[in-house]
Amino acid sequence: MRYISTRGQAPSLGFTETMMTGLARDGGLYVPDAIPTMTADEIAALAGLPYEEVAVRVLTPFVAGDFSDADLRRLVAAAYAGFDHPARAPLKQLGPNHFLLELFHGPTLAFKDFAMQLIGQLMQAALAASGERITIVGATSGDTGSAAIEAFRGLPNVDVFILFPHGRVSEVQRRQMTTPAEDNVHAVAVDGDFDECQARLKDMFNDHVFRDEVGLAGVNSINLARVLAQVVYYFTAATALGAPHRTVDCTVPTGNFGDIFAGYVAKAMGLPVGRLVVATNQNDILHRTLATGEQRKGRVEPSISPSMDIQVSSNFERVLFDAYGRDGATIAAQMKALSDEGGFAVGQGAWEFLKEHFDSGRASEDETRATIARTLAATGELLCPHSAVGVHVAEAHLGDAPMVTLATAHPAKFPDAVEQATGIRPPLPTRMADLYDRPERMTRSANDLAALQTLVREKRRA
Ligand SMILES: Cc1ncc(COP(=O)(O)O)c(C=O)c1O
Ligand SMILES: N[C@@H](CCOP(=O)(O)O)C(=O)O
Repeated sequence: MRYISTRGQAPSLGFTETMMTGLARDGGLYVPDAIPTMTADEIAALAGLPYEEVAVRVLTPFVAGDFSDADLRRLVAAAYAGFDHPARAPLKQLGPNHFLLELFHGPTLAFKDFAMQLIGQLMQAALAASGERITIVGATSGDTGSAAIEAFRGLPNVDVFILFPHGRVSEVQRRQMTTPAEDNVHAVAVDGDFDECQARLKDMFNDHVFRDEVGLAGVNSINLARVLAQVVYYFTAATALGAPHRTVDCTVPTGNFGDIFAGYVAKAMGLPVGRLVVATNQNDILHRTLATGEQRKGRVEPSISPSMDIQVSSNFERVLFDAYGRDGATIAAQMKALSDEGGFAVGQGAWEFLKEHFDSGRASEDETRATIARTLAATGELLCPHSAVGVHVAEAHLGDAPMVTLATAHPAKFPDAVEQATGIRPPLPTRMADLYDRPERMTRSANDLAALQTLVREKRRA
């Protein structure tokens, strides 16, 4: 299996190189040169298997040649051993044809743990083999950062810097990033929004001198391995509901388009996914793009679902690449227009392609709060605001096929919003009960590439 860049000008790489490289050297994102497929029989055989076994079977074609079956099994087992739920990703029924896929039973209470715990294992194995050390820089709107810190804290050959938008993540999210005491962990509060944090991260990757000097590595969804690990739970959910003999629809609360892109990969692998529904909060650039065929950036408006306060949706580039028949030059031009002119028109053929696979909707702040309250009353399920955006949009898209809505975070990560909607302040799990008492440690930085690069150079352990 080879991986190629969406902008067509970077070398093709194997799996481990792709994982350790992060952003392609032409500024693009790596994708598989061809998505492997599974037969209906192979998919049917997944039903009822433990999550770890499904992960091994779904991921093997992507990693084969780089990780032996025995190694992959060992690393997958280690990745999910710390999850609180035996099913890892349990399904709950919300209505006659509507199911919630709970993805918040990992160590940091968000879906990010599914991929981050696994790439933590895979990257450590790769580093042990190569003897290298790396500097991870990540950008977060709240959840990627804590998941990355949890996966890499205390490692002697890895330094971790997480850029988060100052004042724009929940207090629990911030404390998850600022309270780990290990000296390889650095939480950096940037004066800017998530888009600016992600842009500075990409700037660092595009500065090849800096990138090589510090051994820069990425654990955002820039890193394709992150997204591939997220493909697995689409298979566990769909086969539990009757796939491959039955089609399922999926609604995904969306910001950076990584989680829904994983659903698109699952579908391309042969999983019978009907509609993939993009659910956005008031930062609805993806909903507008799908509705109008034009992508135009607006201002990032803070919301009660802060992890989705994103206007520059990195992984959209990956699906556009397919929508344009894998024409890297066109993608490079579109991404330049997004950056220089604030937007671009999607060509008619590409727009048709997108509409063939994706539906979309948005939830206002009031609709999100109302959905949290209504779902609690009707089902007893307490949703986080991101999951509530998903449920609101899914309810408008229910059809004949079972609908799976992804519940992406635990309500206790957003206690203020949940309490405002329901009067209930969800408690943190006991293992995190002292989070508010732990001392915090963070560095404040301007939204400035040079300042951030200096900080990384000075604080990383050479
Ligand atoms: C809780 C939560 N829900 C939804 C999303 C959106 O996911 P994606 O950025 O993969 O679209 C995020 C951020 O990634 C998140 O942290
Ligand atoms: N919502 C994310 C934003 C970063 O997304 P990623 O999937 O590219 O890591 C977050 O919580 O940080």
